[in-house]
Amino acid sequence: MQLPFTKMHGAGNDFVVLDATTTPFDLSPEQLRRLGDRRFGVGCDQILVVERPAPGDDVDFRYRIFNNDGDEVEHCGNGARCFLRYVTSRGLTAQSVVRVRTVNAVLELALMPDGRVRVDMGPPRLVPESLPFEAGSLRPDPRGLWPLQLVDGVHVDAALISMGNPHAVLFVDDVDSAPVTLLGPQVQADPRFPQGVNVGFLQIQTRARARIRVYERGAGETLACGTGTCAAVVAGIRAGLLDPAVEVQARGGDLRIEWSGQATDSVFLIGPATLVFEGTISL
Ligand SMILES: N[C@@H](CCC[C@H](N)C(=O)O)C(=O)O
Repeated sequence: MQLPFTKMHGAGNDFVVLDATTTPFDLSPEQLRRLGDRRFGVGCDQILVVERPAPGDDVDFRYRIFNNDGDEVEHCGNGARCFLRYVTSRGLTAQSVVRVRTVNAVLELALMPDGRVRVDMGPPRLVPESLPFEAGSLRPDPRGLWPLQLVDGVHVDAALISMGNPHAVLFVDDVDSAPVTLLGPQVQADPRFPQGVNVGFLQIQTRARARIRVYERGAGETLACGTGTCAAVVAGIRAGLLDPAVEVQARGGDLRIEWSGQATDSVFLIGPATLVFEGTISL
């Protein structure tokens, strides 16, 4: 089959976007893996699918996300910004604010006057069951960090936060020297995360500036992770280390996160969304 696609990125987190508003989406996990493969396919961190909403659903679009390992996941923040850029630039909507349904939430996406996109990610979920994380008798310390005992006697303290998808956040002194590709898979291998986990490494520079790297579930280290950056800033604010608006430098670009600190308030993710090229692949 011949499949038209659009390549996009948000702060270097890259996507293959598929328009399923006219033709129903019907790719197997194997075809998705091929599409995501950087040598045998187009190559991307995630595949995003644009669909019309179900009849009677009070949203503008349905937004589906697949990691490049072929698994469907709940959320992708950088992808959400690209989703809005895609539907507006392709003329699928004339609105500058759209509401989209993911598998477990509704997100509001808004074009900003400076060209960036602002995503209302909804409130963070702060209880371990929301990831899920099987806490057993484990308890967090006063900063909200959970003591995790990993393989080979390695111990880390991590904030556990769901942004609709699961995140473990580690505070580090320097992201450049942090053992991201070693510790990321070790935290992910902890069986207390039955649905896996994204692992973020946050370096706090001032109360309003931070740097981040994220080892993503189903994709490995990416150049930026929107939900991971939201979770990390939520962790920093809860630990009393960050103010409610934070500029975060990821390896692929800058993101801004805003959160009041109130558990029921939404987290806002602001950043770029870029069209790179379009093409057709035979699958
Ligand atoms: N890159 C994303 C998150 C994509 C999904 C994640 N890997 C997961 O498995 O939950 C973002 O920008 O949020």
